[in-house]
Amino acid sequence: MEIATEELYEQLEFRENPLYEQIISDLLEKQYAVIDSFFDLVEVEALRNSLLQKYEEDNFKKAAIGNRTNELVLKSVRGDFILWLNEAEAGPAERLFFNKINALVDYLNKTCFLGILTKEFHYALYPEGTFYKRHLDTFQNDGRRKLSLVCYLNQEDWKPENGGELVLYKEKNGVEIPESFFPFPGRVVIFESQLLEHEVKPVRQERLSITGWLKTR
Ligand SMILES: O=C(O)CCC(=O)C(=O)O
Ligand SMILES: [Fe+2]
Repeated sequence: MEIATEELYEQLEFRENPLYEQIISDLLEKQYAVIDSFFDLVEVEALRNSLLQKYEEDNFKKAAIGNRTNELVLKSVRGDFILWLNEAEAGPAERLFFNKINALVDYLNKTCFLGILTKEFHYALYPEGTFYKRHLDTFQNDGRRKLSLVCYLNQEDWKPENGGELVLYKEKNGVEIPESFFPFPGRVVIFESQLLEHEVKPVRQERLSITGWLKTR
């Protein structure tokens, strides 16, 4: 049987991806998606080592509240240290990270008309005893943030007793339903930046991650 050339091209151009489809349907249904093992443990280790090396080299800065016009460091709100990633200067670990993220973004743009044009990501390190109080990621008057994305880079033996869970405050029919997720390595949580308030509970052991935003411009 002959396949029309046009049809063949379409098949080559676009391949349905079950993992991405699951993410999309979860986002539509629940405003968030949790993917365990989005990154495998080898990838997590490479990213963790890169994070720790840059942290030891003193490249991180105390995270601030608000955007550039409204900079204010408030220890009572968040206690993490961050380092923004520059895709153009990515090392091998970060290259691998961006390749995976870009594949997802391409798929979202092809299938969901989300119009993601830019992205921003930073490493984050929460020292023992720190947290990030309940907030909305667009409170920093950044309405361009569409999707928030957090990737956890902790050790394989991360235990619930270590705390540091991400709590998403979902609202259903006027009732608030908090949902907690532990920062297990390789796990990625994606959620609607403009809809879901969330917080990071106090950590009892250093907590490592990459956080970022997919933006409309
Ligand atoms: O690390 C997390 O689980 C969430 C971090 C967060 O909410 C943020 O950086 O805005
Ligand atoms: Fe946040």
